[in-house]
Amino acid sequence: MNAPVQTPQLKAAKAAPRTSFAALWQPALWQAFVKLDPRQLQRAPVMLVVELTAILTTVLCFIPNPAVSTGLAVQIALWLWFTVLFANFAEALAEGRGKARADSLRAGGKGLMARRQLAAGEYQAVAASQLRKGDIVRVEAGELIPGDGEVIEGIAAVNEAAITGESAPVIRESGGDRSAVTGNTRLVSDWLRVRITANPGESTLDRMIALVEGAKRQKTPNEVALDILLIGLTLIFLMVVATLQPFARYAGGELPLVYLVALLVTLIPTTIGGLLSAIGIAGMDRLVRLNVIAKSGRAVEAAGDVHTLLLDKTGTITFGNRRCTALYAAPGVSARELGEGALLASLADDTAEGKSIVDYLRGLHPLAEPAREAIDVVPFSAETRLSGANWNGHVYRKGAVDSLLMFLGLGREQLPAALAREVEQIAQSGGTPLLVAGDGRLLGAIHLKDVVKPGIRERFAELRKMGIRTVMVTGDNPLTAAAIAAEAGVDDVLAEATPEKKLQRIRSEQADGKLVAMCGDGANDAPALAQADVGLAMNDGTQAAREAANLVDLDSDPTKLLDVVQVGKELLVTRGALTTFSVANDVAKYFAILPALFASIYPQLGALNVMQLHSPQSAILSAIVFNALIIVALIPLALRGVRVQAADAASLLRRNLLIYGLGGIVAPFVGIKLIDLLLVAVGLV
Ligand SMILES: Nc1ncnc2c1ncn2[C@@H]1O[C@H](COP(=O)(O)OP(=O)(O)OP(=O)(O)O)[C@@H](O)[C@H]1O
Ligand SMILES: [K+]
Ligand SMILES: [Mg+2]
Repeated sequence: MNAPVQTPQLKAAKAAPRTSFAALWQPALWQAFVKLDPRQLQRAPVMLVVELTAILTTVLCFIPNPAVSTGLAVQIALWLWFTVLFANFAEALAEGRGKARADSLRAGGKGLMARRQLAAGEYQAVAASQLRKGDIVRVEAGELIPGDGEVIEGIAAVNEAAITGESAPVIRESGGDRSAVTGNTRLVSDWLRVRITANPGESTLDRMIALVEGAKRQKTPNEVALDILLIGLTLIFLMVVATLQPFARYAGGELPLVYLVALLVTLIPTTIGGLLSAIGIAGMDRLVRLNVIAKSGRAVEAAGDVHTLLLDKTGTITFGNRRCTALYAAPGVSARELGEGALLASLADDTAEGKSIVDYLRGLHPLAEPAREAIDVVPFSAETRLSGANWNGHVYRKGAVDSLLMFLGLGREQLPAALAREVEQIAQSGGTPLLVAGDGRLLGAIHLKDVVKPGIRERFAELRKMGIRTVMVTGDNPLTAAAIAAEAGVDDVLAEATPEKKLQRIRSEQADGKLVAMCGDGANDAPALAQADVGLAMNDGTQAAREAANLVDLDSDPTKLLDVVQVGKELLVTRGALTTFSVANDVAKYFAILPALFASIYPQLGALNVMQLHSPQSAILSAIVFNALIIVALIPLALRGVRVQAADAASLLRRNLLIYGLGGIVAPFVGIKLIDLLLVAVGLV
C-alpha cells in the first residue's frame, strides 16, 4: 500500500462530479408526487400525519361552514399538500444525486463475461452475474475483472478508474497485503487467477449501487430514536390542539375544525420530520463522493462520535514499503554468510519486507539462488513476528529482535554488544530492525527503512482539536514505535502488538463507553476491524479485512478515516441543528399564533398579541405558509450539511444550540409577520 496523503484539493478534483441542480430538479419534482403514496410516506411518520390532515382539509373544503370561507379553506388545504410535497422533493433531490452515479455503475457491469475454471483445469465462458463465491476465474490483460475476489496466482497492473475514478494503475498480486481485486476494474497487463469472494448481489459494485440509491436505505438506530421522539411530540401537540376547543367553547366561541387541523400541522415537528431522510441520504452521498463504501449508515454515525482512533504504523502512518537499506553482521560472521542467510530466509517471503531484502542483496552482488520450489517456506505471521525457510536441511529465520532471540533460546542480554548498538540505532532512527539466524546461530541484523507520510502530523493535530485521541498500534519494537510516534505526533503508542493485543485495546476502550475507529489492511487486522465501532479497510488490502470492516476506502488511503469522521460529524451536527431549529420553531409558533387565534374570543389576550397579526384567518394561513416554506428554505442546508470546524463535541453543541435554537425561536415571529403583511397586501385574506 503506497497511498499518498491527499490534500483536500486533490480529493475534490478526483471526486465524482456532482450532478447539477438543473438536471436534478425536474425528476425530483415528479418523484415528489410519486412519494405521496402513503405506503412510501409511512417511513416519515410526521409527514404521513400531514398528508392525513391535507386529505381531511380537502374534504372539509366541500362541506360548507359559515365560520370559514371556502377560499380560505382551499388555500389551507393547498398549503398542507405543499408541505408534504416540499418534504418529498427534498428527499427526491437527495436521492437523485446518487441515482446518476448508480446508473453509470450498473451500466458498467452489464454484459460482463468471465472465464471460469472447470474441475479439469479448463476454462469455460460464463456471464459474470453467474459467478459464485469460491469460483476460480482467469483474467487476461485488457479484460475486466468479473467480480470481487482474491488473487491466487499472478501479478498484474489493474486500472480501477471505474470504481475509484483514479486512472493510475495499481499492482495486484497473490500473497501479501495487495491481493484483493474489485469487480469491474480492468487488467492492463499480464494475467491473474482470481478466487471469487462475493455471490451475485453482494459485490462492491452492488453495495455502491444500493448505497447511492437512498430508497432502500435502512434507518440507523439514531434515526429510529429520533422518529420516536418526533412521534411523541406529534401526540403531545395533538392533545394540545384537541383541548383548545373546550377553552373556546367555555368563552362562547368556536374554533373551526380547519383551523385546528392547520394549527396542529404548524405545531408538530414537520421541518425535521420532512428533512430527516434527506439529511441521511445526503450524508451517505458525501461519503460515496469520497470514494468510501459504507455497509451501514450506523458506521458513519459512529464515526461522527468517535473518541479513539487506532492506526496501524506501517502503511498508515508511514508509506509502508519498508525497504532494506543495510545489513550488519554479528561478530565472527562474514558478510557473505549473513547475506546468504538473509537471502534464504527471504527468497520465498512474499511480504514487501521480504521482497525488498532480496532486491537489496541481488543489488549488492550476484548470489547463487536455489529454486523457489526447493525451499520449504515458513511464511511471516504477525503472531510469531518471524519468517524464513527450511532448505536442504538448513533452518533460516528472520524476524523482530525479541522474537528471533526467543526462537534461538537467547536472552536480550546475550545479544552481542556491537549488534545491540546497531539495533538500537536503527530503532531510534524510526527504522525496523530484524535479526537473521541460520541453523541456530545469530548471523546479524537488517535495517528496514520506512518514511512517515508528509502532512500526517497536521491531520492528527486537527483530530486532537476535535477531541479525538490517536493511538498508533504496531507490531514493531517500542523504540522504533516511539521514534515514529514522536515524528507523527500521535497521542499514544501500543508497540509489539499482536492481533490479540489490538483487539484487547479496542475492547478496553469500548468498555469505558468510548467509540473506537480502526483502520487496517492486513488479514491480521481483520479481528480488530470487526470489533471496532468504525472499521475502515483498504480496498487494495486483503479480502479478510474488507469483509470484517464496515467501511471500505476505494482509494486505499488510510488517512481517509479523518474525512469519514468529518462526514459523520457533519451528519450528526446537521441532524441535531435542524432538530433543534424545528422544535424551537414549533414551540415559538404556539405563542405567535395562539393570541391572534383567540383574540376575538378572549380580548384580554390582546396584551400577548405582540405580533398584531391582521386577523385569526390571516394568522392561521400565514403560519401554515411559513411552515411549508421553511422546509424549502432549509433544503440546501440539509443536503449540503452544516460545516463543522475542528472543535470538540461540547463547544460544537453550545454553538449550534445558540444559532439554531435562538434562530428557531425568532424565525417564526419575523416570518409569520412578513407573510401576514404580504397576504393582506395582495388581498388573499
Ligand atoms: N516479512 C517479515 N519477516 C520477518 N519479520 C517481519 C516481517 N515483516 C515484519 N516483521 C517483523 O514483525 C513485526 C510485526 O509486523 P506486522 O506487519 O505484523 O506489524 P503490524 O502489527 O502490522 O504493525 P505495523 O505494520 O505497524 O508494524 C515487525 O515490526 C517486524 O519486526
Ligand atoms: K411544524
Ligand atoms: Mg502491517
